[in-house]
Amino acid sequence: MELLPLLTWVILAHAMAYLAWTAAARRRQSRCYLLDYVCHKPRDDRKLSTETAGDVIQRNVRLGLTDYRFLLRVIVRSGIGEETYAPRNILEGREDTPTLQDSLEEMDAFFDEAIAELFARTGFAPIDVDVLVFNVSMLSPSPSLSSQIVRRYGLREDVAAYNLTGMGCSAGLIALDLARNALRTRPRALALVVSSESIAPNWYSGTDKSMMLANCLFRCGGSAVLVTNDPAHRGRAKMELSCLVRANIGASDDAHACALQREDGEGRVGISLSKALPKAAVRAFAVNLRRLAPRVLPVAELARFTARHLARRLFFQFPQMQGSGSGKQQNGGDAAPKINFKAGVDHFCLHPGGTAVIEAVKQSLGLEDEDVEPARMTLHRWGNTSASSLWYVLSYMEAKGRLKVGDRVLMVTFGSGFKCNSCVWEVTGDMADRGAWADCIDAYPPETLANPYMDKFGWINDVDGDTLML
Ligand SMILES: CC(C)(COP(=O)(O)OP(=O)(O)OC[C@H]1O[C@@H](n2cnc3c(N)ncnc32)[C@H](O)[C@@H]1OP(=O)(O)O)[C@@H](O)C(=O)NCCC(=O)NCCSC(=O)CC(=O)O
Repeated sequence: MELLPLLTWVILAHAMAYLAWTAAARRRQSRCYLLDYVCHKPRDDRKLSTETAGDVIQRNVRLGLTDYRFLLRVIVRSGIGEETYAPRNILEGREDTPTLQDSLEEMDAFFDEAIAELFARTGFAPIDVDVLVFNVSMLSPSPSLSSQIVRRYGLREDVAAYNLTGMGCSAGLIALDLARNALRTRPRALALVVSSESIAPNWYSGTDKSMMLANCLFRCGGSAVLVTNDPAHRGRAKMELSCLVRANIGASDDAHACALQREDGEGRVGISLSKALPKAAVRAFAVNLRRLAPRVLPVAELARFTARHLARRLFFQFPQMQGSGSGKQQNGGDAAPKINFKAGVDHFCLHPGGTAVIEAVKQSLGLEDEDVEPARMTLHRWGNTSASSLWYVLSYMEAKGRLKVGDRVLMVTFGSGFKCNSCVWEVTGDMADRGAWADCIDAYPPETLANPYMDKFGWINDVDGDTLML
């Protein structure tokens, strides 16, 4: 062969090999394996019992009988049990006068216990961490809390540290998304993703109902998660991330306003949760699912759904085709066809934002009680711990021994904005840790989720008049 064509072939072959190698390396780097996670279990002396919660309410001199009745109704229906955790300043009667130190101590207790446990369990050392993403919505000190973690654990000088605030309960998956993207630019790297919420400085002591609601739902908690793109660790990973989808419908005024930090009429700051929140959650969920479904569902289910959807539109356009009323019933009446997510997902790890939020998602996905049991039990045991909640839900499934190799887990989170973020994991390894649920998982689900508030304070509803002297 002549030299020139030979050289051309060699160069072409070399270029092709290089391109194939780069593409394979890029694919490897875009993998995201969950090595392990820890959900924070605060000390027992931080449990917020019914009596203590009653004391907190009674010492608020602004509240009247109608406020007590409202709080009683909401806490009874909230789905929250007696074992959730509060920060020390509230337990010590200082919810109205929190100090910066109170806020930092709440975070420190979480950092000291959960992150240390994660390193101990996985065998990784703080100096192995290449990327740190920390998120907490309602606290933003300087230096940032991610810097506090760098200092507390002595992370490397070249660690890429990020600090997300103000992003609400769905920020747990935003933090994961950020970590995954940061890993893509680093071969064989390790990311620590830490999520929590700051309760200590955010107790609302006014009388606006939509702001009082937050006191009933939000409780202390936090999660620390280790992920990597290093294929060498695939064998020891618990799960591999299949896809992650984000949706933000904040351009709509009512969606933007449904979870909002604001001042009430008397200038007291709190988080206002509007009655429209569950509906906004369903809307954001629908937007999210439109992009998620094609990535996780089999073609047959997508084809079935599309056919039924088109048929329904056709029937609406040409009502004479519907025939008699019985024919309409045979076609499922006027109900919109539901996509069957169970065709591509085995477990539903839903944000336990509140009973109404869980119920709204259950209805819109056509799920069974069993599917939402992990979210309901998490709400009962831990309350709404904001961005870390979904890891408690996952931990419930794991502690119950429900997660088997090959299973697909859908995580769905909602948060102020209004945002719905979701992702799908595939279980790749052994998942048998009881984690934060270790001492109580056998008691779940309990026979009843009723909490003792009605037994203890139900007499309030029998009091005549509008005032009550305590
Ligand atoms: C609060 C509930 C437990 C109450 O349950 P019920 O079954 O009793 O429902 P209900 O609708 O009859 O409400 C009981 C009473 O509370 C009032 N009520 C209900 N929701 C209210 C709200 N948002 N603001 C003001 N009042 C409200 C009702 O008018 C009624 O009062 P009356 O009897 O006087 O008419 C439930 O509605 C719920 O779970 N809501 C969703 C909570 C939520 O928003 N979670 C998201 C947290 S934010 C989050 O997780 C993400 C983030 O922040 O980023």
